[in-house]
Amino acid sequence: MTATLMDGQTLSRKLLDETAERAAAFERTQGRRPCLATVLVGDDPASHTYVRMKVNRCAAVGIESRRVDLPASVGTEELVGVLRELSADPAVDGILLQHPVPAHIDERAAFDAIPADKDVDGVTGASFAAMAFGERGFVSATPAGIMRLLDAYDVPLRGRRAVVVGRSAILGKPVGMLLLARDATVTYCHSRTVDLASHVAEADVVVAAAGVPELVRGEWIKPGAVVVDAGYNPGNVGDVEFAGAADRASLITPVPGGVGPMTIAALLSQTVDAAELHG
Ligand SMILES: Nc1nc2c(c(=O)[nH]1)N[C@@H](CN(C=O)c1ccc(C(=O)N[C@@H](CCC(=O)O)C(=O)O)cc1)CN2
Repeated sequence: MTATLMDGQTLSRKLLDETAERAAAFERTQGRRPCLATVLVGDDPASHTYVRMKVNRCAAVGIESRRVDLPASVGTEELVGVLRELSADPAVDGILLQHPVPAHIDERAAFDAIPADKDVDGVTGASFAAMAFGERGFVSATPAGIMRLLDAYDVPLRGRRAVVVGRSAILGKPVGMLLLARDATVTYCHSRTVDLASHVAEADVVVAAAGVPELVRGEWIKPGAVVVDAGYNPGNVGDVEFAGAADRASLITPVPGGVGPMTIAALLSQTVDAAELHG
């Protein structure tokens, strides 16, 4: 392996430490803790794990969490009602709706029931638009974590070719917009892309966010490229074939220990941002 690992575990600890200090300062001045409400629908074991991780990290940094678990049978209207109640509650600073929700629910309608000032996970259309226009707002948590990682490792972006593999609303699309805002030349690839290998081979920065285990083959990576693996597939397998890619890349994120921990750290940091706004 020739690549240097981009250590999201260590970097996330630093961000969590900073967040803990800010949460403590907030509590001293406001007499309450910042509060994150988590909303989880259904029984997906991975989603339960991620929400548990978020709730545990909240406790570790001094953020109160309010956990709402709903059965898979809940409908869009009922879910939107729960989100509206949390939105109206002045004790709640941030709201997280764990993705994915069961297929019968209109996930976009549910996300968009979260008001911009509580959208600490950056999933609403309003937050996306603010990000696209370079306005203030909360950024989708995984893309925010990825940008922090790239900056911590001084990855140059201006004029560089970035290939984003994946186009989901909370990951692929926003991370491409953030790279564009930093003057990278961005190409989005997806399931209908013809000859994915040739696109990846051109990239100075590859962000793999397709949700397909080891979709991006090591031999496609341009020597010296930076590889960010945002895949979170069962068994902690990323979207990049790690061993092959690490032999060609200059920098690469591991799975686990790369993007995942940064996602949660970014979410909690934005929760304290929201609390500071609310006072
Ligand atoms: N509303 C959201 N839903 C989802 C998001 C999101 O950002 N907002 N992202 C993913 C899942 N996710 C957080 O929700 C997430 C996935 C993985 C990790 C993580 O830290 N993984 C560890 C390994 C964990 C383990 O050992 O089991 C790692 O990569 O080191 C954090 C968050 C989908 N849904």
